[in-house]
Amino acid sequence: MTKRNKMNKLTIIKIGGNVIDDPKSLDQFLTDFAQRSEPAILVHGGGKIATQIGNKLGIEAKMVDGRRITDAETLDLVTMVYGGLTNKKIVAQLQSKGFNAIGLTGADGNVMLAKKRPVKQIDYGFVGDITADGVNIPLLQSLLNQGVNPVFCALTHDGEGHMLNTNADTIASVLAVAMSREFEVELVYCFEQPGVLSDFENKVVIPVLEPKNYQEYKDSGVINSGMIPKLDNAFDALNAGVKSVRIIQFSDLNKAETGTLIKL
Ligand SMILES: Nc1ncnc2c1ncn2[C@@H]1O[C@H](COP(=O)(O)OP(=O)(O)O)[C@@H](O)[C@H]1O
Ligand SMILES: CC(=O)N[C@@H](CCC(=O)OP(=O)(O)O)C(=O)O
Repeated sequence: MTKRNKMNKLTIIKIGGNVIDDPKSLDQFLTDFAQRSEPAILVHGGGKIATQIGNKLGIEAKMVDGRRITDAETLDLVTMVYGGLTNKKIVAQLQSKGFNAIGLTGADGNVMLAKKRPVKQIDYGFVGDITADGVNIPLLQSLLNQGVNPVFCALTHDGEGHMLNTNADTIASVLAVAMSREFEVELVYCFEQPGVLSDFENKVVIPVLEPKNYQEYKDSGVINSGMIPKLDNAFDALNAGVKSVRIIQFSDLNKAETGTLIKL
């Protein structure tokens, strides 16, 4: 058993729903992930799959600012899809590649305690807000020390018997901040595009994104939709002590210098 200290490196990798929705892309990504030698925590989304399965069951998806309005029926749906189907399939595939992983919701081992989002202009329902103080760092350290790599889905809990739905980009960012207390953390967001793009049609990648040009790209509409909360999470992580944040294509996981480096 190796003891880790603050100088040890940890990578937190988030994989988005558009990739895990495609079995070939997911398999390619997990093969690359399983080949890494440094300790890592994987966080997966699955919003697209929850929407598709919800449609079959007559549960319509309602999104506001990239967040799912989660009523009781939708909470059951996402608990089944994220915590069951998606998480267990990913863990089983990693095991088949000789990579020991353990699937976790925030309730398992009290690993991520959240607060139900207060109702303001919008009632998001059973959506959980999280901070680094709600992360069970010793449990994660002990799993990593045993060579067991945690795989998080987009579920947290409130400590009072309820699961909560929490955006997977936010889970990755908050985990990265929490684990920065003990490790030198690199946060990597993997998705289906080659990076943050300045020209979507021609796939022109922005190699380095700083707050000033982020604001300009947002104002001009070049950066929009799901990329805005992702980048807000990325800047939040850097501001709270995470060593580096990159946004890359899922197939570039083990390649250096690809995608977009986020800088303060
Ligand atoms: N400038 C941009 N560069 C790349 N993607 C962008 C940009 N602006 C908006 N997007 C969109 O943001 C999406 C990523 O956000 P999201 O769907 O939430 O990702 P994920 O499923 O990985 O969490 C991309 O699929 C893309 O359609
Ligand atoms: C509260 C909230 O919006 N939760 C997200 C969690 C899944 C997710 O984040 O999936 P992607 O990373 O694939 O988008 C949702 O239910 O869509």
